[in-house]
Amino acid sequence: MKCLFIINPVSGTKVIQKNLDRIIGTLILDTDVSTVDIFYTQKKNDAMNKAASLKLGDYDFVVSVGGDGTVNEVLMGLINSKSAIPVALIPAGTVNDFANYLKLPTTPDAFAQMIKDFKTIKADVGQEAHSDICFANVLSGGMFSDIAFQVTKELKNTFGPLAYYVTGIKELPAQLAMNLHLKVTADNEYFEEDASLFLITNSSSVGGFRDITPYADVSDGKLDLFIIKKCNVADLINLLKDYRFQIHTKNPMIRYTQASHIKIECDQDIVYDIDGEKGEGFPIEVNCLAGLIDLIVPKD
Ligand SMILES: Nc1ncnc2c1ncn2[C@@H]1O[C@H](COP(=O)(O)OP(=O)(O)OP(=O)(O)O)[C@@H](O)[C@H]1O
Repeated sequence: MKCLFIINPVSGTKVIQKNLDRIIGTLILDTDVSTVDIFYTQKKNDAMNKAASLKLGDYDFVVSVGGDGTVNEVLMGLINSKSAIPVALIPAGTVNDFANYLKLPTTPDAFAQMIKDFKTIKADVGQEAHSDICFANVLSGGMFSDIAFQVTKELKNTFGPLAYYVTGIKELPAQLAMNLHLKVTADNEYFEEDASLFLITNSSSVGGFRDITPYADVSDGKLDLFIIKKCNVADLINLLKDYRFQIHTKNPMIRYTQASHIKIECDQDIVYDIDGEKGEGFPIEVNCLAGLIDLIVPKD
């Protein structure tokens, strides 16, 4: 087998990148892989353009090495390439929500085993219709959603995921003041809600919060809409307590639904986050592009 590693050399704390020799060595020794080509990204969109240039038969599979931003670029590139080449992910970012959701291997041996088993699933991708920007994991708006844009690379490389929480807590009063009047159409359902935060997720892991949208499934042809209604500090603390016991979806501050098409209208002018990219302007209209990616996942 022949594979291509697309590597973001500066993602996360760079620990994984330093161990790539072992990962590739184990792959060559323990599996049918005989050729490993390597492409290092140098800037934004390199991973996407490289993946987009591939044709059916160029490789048996592609490996994305990086954080959620790199995963997003590789998946988008592969979709544009129409090459149908399967993709495996090696989580090397700060948070790695998508990889955590998929419970991907973290050791060279386990990664090689996953390639030997070569189990693939047809994974969905979300796409914002006005900008055409896709997301593997999440589109989020409101409270805490612009924190990612305030956290510097240096802070992330030094503190890892903590960088997000430290910045988030510092900003808490301003974040809690946020009140978005949302007009939502989710497939055939329409409702209005005053909200502090909304998430449209493909996987169940967002911002390091595992199972925040516990019913999300990357291959169900649906996206999960999770809204935290306009809340105060006490509401937020209660919600976090409920989250610890995984009963947060029953909290009255939450509105949760699943749909393949979600439209959100809002009069406020806010920046929202699409897998780490900045999105701007309402309405947001998101479609679930069902089963577009062949994703290599662990057998069990
Ligand atoms: N060689 C490079 N130097 C600087 N930036 C790069 C390079 N290659 C890619 N990038 C940028 O890094 C972004 C993706 O970073 P990625 O999400 O993979 O890592 P991270 O930010 O460390 O992780 P996380 O998203 O989990 O915080 C890309 O979208 C691109 O803009």
